[in-house]
Amino acid sequence: MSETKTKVGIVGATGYTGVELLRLLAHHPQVSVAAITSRQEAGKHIADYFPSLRGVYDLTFQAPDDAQLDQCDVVFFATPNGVAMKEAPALLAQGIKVIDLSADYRIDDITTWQHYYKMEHASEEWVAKAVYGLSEWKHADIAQAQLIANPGCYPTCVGLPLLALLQANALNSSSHIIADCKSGVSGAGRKAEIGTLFSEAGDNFKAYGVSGHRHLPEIRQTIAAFNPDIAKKFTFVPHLTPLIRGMHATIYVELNEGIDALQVLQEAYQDSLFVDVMPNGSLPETRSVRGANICRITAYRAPETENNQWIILSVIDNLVKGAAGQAVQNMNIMLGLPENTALNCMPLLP
Ligand SMILES: NC(=O)C1=CN([C@@H]2O[C@H](COP(=O)(O)OP(=O)(O)OC[C@H]3O[C@@H](n4cnc5c(N)ncnc54)[C@H](OP(=O)(O)O)[C@@H]3O)[C@@H](O)[C@H]2O)C=CC1
Ligand SMILES: CC(=O)N[C@@H](CCC(=O)OP(=O)(O)O)C(=O)O
Repeated sequence: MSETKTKVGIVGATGYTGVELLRLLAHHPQVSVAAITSRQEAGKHIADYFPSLRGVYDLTFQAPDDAQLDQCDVVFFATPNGVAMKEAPALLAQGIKVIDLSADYRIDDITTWQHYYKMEHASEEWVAKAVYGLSEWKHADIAQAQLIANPGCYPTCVGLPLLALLQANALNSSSHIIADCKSGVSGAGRKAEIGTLFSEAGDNFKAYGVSGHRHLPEIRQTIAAFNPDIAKKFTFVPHLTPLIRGMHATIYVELNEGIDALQVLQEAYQDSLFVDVMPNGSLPETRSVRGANICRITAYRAPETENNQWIILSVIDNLVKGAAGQAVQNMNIMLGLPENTALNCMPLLP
């Protein structure tokens, strides 16, 4: 039966999101991983690099130019920003489906993208054709897409609850949205950086990107699709926490009188496979989603406030629903497969 399987390539398979794709796709009955790339580990067998995958795959890392990615049906780019915009167009021209986990195709406005990413864009023509793959909100577009711009982790964690409120027209027009977010260090990737060393990030807590994080324009763009005025009144501050995986967003919003945020969220996601709206009084915690393609959300009416002020809590695993899991979910939608294929793994506790 293997000849009928979809052949998948992963560019950047030694990174954190790359190995997470490998972990998830190992359980995918309709997919065969055919090519994995790494420039630094080219020639090394996967089992020698990732003992966690011993006996699961018989594959060797190849340099991207040698990997025959053009023989694949779907190629994931799990590479730093700036790689897919140069390498994906040649594959797209051959009809291959591409899912880019980086930010290269996420921002419609090229000037804004170039400002935040500090490089020239190399394939602007594909930005217009890419579908922003926030799976729960773009299902029909994703199903028709050839190129998916997989959302960033913060934009997923913040966007899922906010879009439900925006769709319901729940936000007060004078509301200023504040998203106070925390990420584990794997969000920064596997590359060596002093800030993510154990002795720097462990037993420490700090904000970063306060003067303008790359995900600010991405979240603004998501909000603006529903309400351009509210998009201008949005503040986002990320923080680095000494977690390996996990992301937590605390979002402050003012809603129109009489609107119950929890009810809006429950209605929006009542049929969702991967967004769990928890009951009144719950506290979503990062370990309740660790390793799983789930976003857990709840909402509290802010105590002792005169206006209809709400506090929304949202958690994801940055590597799963925030990256590789959502990418596999998008691939399933593109291929017309059940959306949860290979994505039913439970969170890991403790
Ligand atoms: N980590 C996270 O939580 C999230 C990450 N993302 C995005 O996903 C992408 C991957 O992130 P992550 O896995 O954390 O990154 P890592 O730094 O962990 O891995 C990057 C991978 O890309 C390869 N690579 C680096 N440069 C190039 C290049 N020029 N050409 C081809 N391959 C290259 C690396 O291998 P080698 O150098 O050997 O080629 C490595 O396998 C990034 O764009 C990131 O912003 C999105 C959401 C969440
Ligand atoms: C902790 C940490 O450093 N997190 C990363 C998360 C960004 C990410 O991975 O998203 P992109 O795909 O948009 O690059 C950061 O803030 O840059």
